[in-house]
Amino acid sequence: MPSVEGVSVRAENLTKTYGTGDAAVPALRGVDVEFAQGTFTAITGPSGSGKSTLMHCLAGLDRPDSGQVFLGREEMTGLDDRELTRVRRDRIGFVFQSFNLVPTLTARQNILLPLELAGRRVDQPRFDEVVDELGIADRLGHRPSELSGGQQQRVAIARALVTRPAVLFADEPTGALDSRNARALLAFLRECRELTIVMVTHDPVAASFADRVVVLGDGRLVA
Ligand SMILES: Nc1ncnc2c1ncn2[C@@H]1O[C@H](COP(=O)(O)OP(=O)(O)OP(=O)(O)O)[C@@H](O)[C@H]1O
Repeated sequence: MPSVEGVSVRAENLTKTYGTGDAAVPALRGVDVEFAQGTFTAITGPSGSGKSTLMHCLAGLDRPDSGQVFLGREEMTGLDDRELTRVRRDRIGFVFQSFNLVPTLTARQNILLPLELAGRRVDQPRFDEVVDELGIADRLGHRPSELSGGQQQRVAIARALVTRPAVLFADEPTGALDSRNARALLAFLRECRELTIVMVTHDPVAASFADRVVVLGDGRLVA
């Protein structure tokens, strides 16, 4: 399947079932979806509709039972575990509801951790740019417990962006934030014009910040 110009992530006929026999739960029942480069998409739908499963399959955190996922020209579903780890590390950023910061490290150390683990050099201008834009330049010496929820999530976003990923996947990134911090974060994501962002949310207000809303129902795209 050739890649399509301007498309960052594309999925063809994804299926995924958890469990077997009587206990089988079909989470994805044939999903086709694509995300154009530089767009901000929200994936919404009721609880259990398959949002997290879809995001995990798109991001290479989980494998579909059938179907294909492309990141640019690369078919993720054709990669072995080692290659998939490399693609995730080099080209994909993740943000989760629960921040997932290391409590014993400072904000600066948390942001630089993925580069350190990958043995990559720190791009200092990029680091400065990201922490400036996120307004956390004066919080870099603090540990997560000394930061507000909004600041912790901005550190998590800085960590995801410092590697210049092709795509940012965000799973309920505002779920643990109050409405003011949530809006500030969503406004920031909306301004990241060069980045492809795929955000799972059940919050219609969060979804309204995206360029496009994809609605899942019972493992299928319904809108
Ligand atoms: N590890 C698992 N084992 C068994 N069933 C699972 C597993 N993960 C998800 N499921 C089931 O697959 C279906 C889709 O789950 P998924 O988490 O993708 O939905 P979701 O739309 O993200 O839900 P929520 O909004 O509640 O997080 C659900 O019926 C869920 O119970």
